[in-house]
Amino acid sequence: MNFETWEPVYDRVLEAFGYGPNGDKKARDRLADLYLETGNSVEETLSTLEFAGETVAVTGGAESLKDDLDMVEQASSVVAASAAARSLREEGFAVDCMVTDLDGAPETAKTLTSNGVPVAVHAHGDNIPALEAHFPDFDSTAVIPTTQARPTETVRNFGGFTDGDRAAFLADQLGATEVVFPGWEFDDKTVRPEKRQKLAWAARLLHWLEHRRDERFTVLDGRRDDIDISPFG
Ligand SMILES: Nc1ncnc2c1ncn2[C@@H]1O[C@H](COP(=O)(O)OP(=O)(O)OP(=O)(O)O)[C@@H](O)[C@H]1O
Ligand SMILES: Nc1nc2c(c(=O)[nH]1)N=C(CO)CN2
Repeated sequence: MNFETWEPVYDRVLEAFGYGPNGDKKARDRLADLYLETGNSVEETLSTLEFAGETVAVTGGAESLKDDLDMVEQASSVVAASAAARSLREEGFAVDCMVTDLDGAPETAKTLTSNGVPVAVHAHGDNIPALEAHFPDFDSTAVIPTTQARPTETVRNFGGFTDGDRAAFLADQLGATEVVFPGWEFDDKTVRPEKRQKLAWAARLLHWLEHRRDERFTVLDGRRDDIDISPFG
């Protein structure tokens, strides 16, 4: 996704959550500095991931993941959002890519990078300390730095906001033919209000993505009538 397409949607996310844009830019630049010191090529890391012709399971962090493992088993590749990467590995499943803002399971991100599995590490206005604490532990040859603000040469923006929907935008960018969603529960009563609001945005962004792809994500069945993506173009 090019930034010009993402930017008007991003502006609405910033407004909805009361985030200022400067925090995200500062985090992006901090991640860029950390990454540049390594001399790695993000293009090279991205070139190891290719989902053309594949069904990609984008796994979410809901408890229901353990009931959806058949979906994971049947998928050609797995892009795991944050803690879902740890849960899947505990269940004996391999993960092809992890997408995280390092809020959960940083030790899994470290293990995956050391095994050469790409981890899309996201910078945003509220995670600079987490970036500084964990990035040095990673094998940076497997790191894909991401931002929700304007991208730079090294810090990419594939679209999306929460770890899970960003994982879906990444799968889309890398050519996935079909995307399925094990471990997603938008109406999860166990989550706090801010997370509920984030999940509502994740649903909105996924509806926008399916519309752009001319696909229908089953995980959104029964909720499309309540989601307005008309302002997104
Ligand atoms: N019921 C759910 N609870 C948590 N995450 C869910 C749920 N349903 C779907 N997801 C997706 O799974 C992703 C990973 O879940 P996890 O609990 O690890 O979240 P997180 O690290 O708090 O994510 P984020 O930082 O994006 O809010 C979320 O970003 C979200 O997109
Ligand atoms: N500025 C900012 N950006 C985010 C945040 C957040 O808490 N602050 N959380 C996210 C996913 O949880 C994604 N992006």
